[in-house]
Amino acid sequence: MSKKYAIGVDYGTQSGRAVLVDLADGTEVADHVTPYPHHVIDEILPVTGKKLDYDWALQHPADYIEVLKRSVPEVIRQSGIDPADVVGVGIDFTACTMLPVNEQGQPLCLLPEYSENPHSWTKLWKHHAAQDEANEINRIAAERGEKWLPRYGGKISSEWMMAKVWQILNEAPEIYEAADQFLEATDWVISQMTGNIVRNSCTAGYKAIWHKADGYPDKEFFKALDPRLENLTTTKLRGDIVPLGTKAGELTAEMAQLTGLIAGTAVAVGNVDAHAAVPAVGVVTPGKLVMAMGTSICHMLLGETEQEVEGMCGVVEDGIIPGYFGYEAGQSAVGDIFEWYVEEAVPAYVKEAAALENVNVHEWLETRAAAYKPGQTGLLALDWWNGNRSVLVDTNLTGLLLGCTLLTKPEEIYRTLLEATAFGTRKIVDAFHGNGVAVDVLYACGGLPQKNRLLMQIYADVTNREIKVAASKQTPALGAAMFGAVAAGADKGGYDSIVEAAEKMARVREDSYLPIPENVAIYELLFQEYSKLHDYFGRGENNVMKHLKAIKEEVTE
Ligand SMILES: Nc1ncnc2c1ncn2[C@@H]1O[C@H](COP(=O)(O)OP(=O)(O)O)[C@@H](O)[C@H]1O
Ligand SMILES: O=C(CO)[C@H](O)[C@H](O)COP(=O)(O)O
Repeated sequence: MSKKYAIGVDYGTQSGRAVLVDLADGTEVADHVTPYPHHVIDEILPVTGKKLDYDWALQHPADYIEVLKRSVPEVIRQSGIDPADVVGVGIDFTACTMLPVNEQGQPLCLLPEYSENPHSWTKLWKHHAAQDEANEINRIAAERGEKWLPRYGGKISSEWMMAKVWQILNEAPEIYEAADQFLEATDWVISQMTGNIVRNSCTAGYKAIWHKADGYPDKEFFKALDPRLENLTTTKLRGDIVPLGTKAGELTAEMAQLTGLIAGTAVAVGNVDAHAAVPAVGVVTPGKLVMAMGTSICHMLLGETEQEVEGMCGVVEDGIIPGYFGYEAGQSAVGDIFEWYVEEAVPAYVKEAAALENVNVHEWLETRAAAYKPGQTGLLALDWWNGNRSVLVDTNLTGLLLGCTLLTKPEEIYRTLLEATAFGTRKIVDAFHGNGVAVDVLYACGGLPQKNRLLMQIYADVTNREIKVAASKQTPALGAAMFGAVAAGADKGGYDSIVEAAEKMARVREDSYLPIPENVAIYELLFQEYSKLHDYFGRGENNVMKHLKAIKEEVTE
């Protein structure tokens, strides 16, 4: 029998990437990236040229199809394989990235009668303009004692489906009316590939307050938000919600022509980027925390039971791997903090020295920061440059650097920022571990583990846990391909379960990061100090960060 393959397509914030994977062992045979032609639309709406409000972030749905059109034929061409040997396709997406569609499943923004209204466009996950609606959802849910609220750590986010839908209703009721359904972009792309609209349990669970046993919050809750929302879940969010790995359908003839694949190829239901990465590093059982480390960190963990954990983003049964409760938490800025420092705050002499040595500024700082022992800088920082996503869930918190003297060096500050993000992860690890969801070992994927060894050693020392690193540089796309193989099934050359696919296809690097006992001991002391600052500034004892923000807003108006 000829070799069999699957294709995973990872839809990120700036671009989409296709990866063609050998099903026997997970080898990534070819990959190709298509930057979105319309980029992130966060300043000007293309059709009107009108300025968008602050905090808006939209995407163009045609860009998603462009990725299929350019990147899928390219991986087939590069690999030289017979398209008939691709048994399945899966995708993963940022989330909640959502759009309104008509009865035919067409995005309203592609129809001339609606395209001038920004609310007809795809709202990207980082569209943060529905914060007022999120605040109201949280207030009303808390008042009513909604039992689903603790499943989301006590607060739902402005990034999620209900806040975004309500913003559309409030600001553009005509678009709300015209929408036959609101879909996650991941489900919309699958509908374009297969002709079937099928909602997946991952985005429904984490981003749309859906629960396997209880379904969505009841109508009374939605009525309490706004009487016009009473029937939202049975009308514009209607439809069966199916587990990850389910076959959504088969590639249509039209899509086969566009992609160069064979009509009838199995297509898996949609998935989320961070969640797809979990089986791709071989994690299919509890106790192993997967960190997707880049500009931010998503922390993913499996558990046997549904536990309430302060500040987690959510717990969803079957939300990551069928048969387990999938937990998600996160830090809203990690690489972005290092980027801020490198771009905005290092002295010119550092940039010049790095250029002379032909290394980038991060690498220059890392080398020098690595020469310090834990505690030797005398510095401590709070990693809230972009607010706090878990455990405190407060976007109004800001960063803090403590302990500077006239002798403080840039590399010491850089090291302190790396440490601060590690302490942020330790808070999340402790929140899970202390609430009965074991965290025994860490797995890292994403860009940062490839870029900064010091950072990874600090994370191992601060958490006092081994860190295994993904062998793949395209971890979410590999995971999406694995779910594509599961959609195909073993009789077509794929796999019958994601556990089997992970056994054969997932890989981590041979070397791992082990905690160094003497570093662990010092970091334990520093973490106690971090925790005091964390609670003092983060739990209301000293609201100076919020006062500064309020004064800033007042004088800026
Ligand atoms: N050597 C480095 N050490 C630490 N951070 C780095 C280094 N090089 C780049 N970064 C940070 O990595 C982040 C990008 O990570 P990456 O995983 O590639 O992106 P994304 O999260 O968009 O997928 C940026 O925020 C950047 O500041
Ligand atoms: O909320 C998320 C996953 O639940 C992610 O933060 C979102 O999808 C964007 O991911 P990335 O930073 O990797 O583009």
